[in-house]
Amino acid sequence: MLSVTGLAKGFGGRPVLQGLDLEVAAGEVVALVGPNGVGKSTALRCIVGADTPDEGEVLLGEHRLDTRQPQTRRAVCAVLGDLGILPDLTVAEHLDLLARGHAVEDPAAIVAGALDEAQIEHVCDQLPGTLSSGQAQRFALATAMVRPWTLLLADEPEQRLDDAGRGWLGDWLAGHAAAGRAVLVACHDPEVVRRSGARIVTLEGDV
Ligand SMILES: Nc1ncnc2c1ncn2[C@@H]1O[C@H](COP(=O)(O)OP(=O)(O)OP(=O)(O)O)[C@@H](O)[C@H]1O
Repeated sequence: MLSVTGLAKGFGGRPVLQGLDLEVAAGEVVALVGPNGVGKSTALRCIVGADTPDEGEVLLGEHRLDTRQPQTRRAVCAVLGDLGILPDLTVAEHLDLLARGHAVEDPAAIVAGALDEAQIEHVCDQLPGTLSSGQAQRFALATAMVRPWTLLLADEPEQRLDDAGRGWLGDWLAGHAAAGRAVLVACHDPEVVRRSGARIVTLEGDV
């Protein structure tokens, strides 16, 4: 489903990614692991087009992954920790907006299900800026529950989750893979990696 070839990216003349090759098939979770600063987030950002690679090719199926295309935006869900939050919309209103933007059937039911699954029902009328850090992370994950996708990219989705939350996260990722979707996740938590059944890709380089 996702095919990355020769991805290279540097900052200020300092190379970070130097020819990364990566495949993520439908039905699998791939975990990008490696030390702080090795380039996991940079790889995800370049793949999804949030950053421009210096070299390399990113294919979604047979075509270049291009988030200017509506069908690509529908297929690819990125949870990269840079949620574009509208400060005066509540958690529930954000999710509702997202569901409607993706023209899902019965958005109210989808949003209710996501609030329940992410366990943020009790804070659904709060503004995002008032959430605890773990609740904010659950809210970020809930954005992936109210819209269709076939490829999920998530940058350290385990961050700030409690033990139970990290266990749930691993199972949730595994469930999507079992349903035939593809997941690429940068992750520092071995337990999440294990529970998600991820294939591990280790990034190595100068950090
Ligand atoms: N916009 C930028 N300008 C300059 N350097 C950058 C920029 N973005 C990332 N870097 C550098 O690129 C390197 C890779 O960063 P990146 O965030 O991809 O690492 P990471 O593997 O995700 O790390 P972590 O595990 O800490 O999240 C780091 O040395 C970082 O400082």
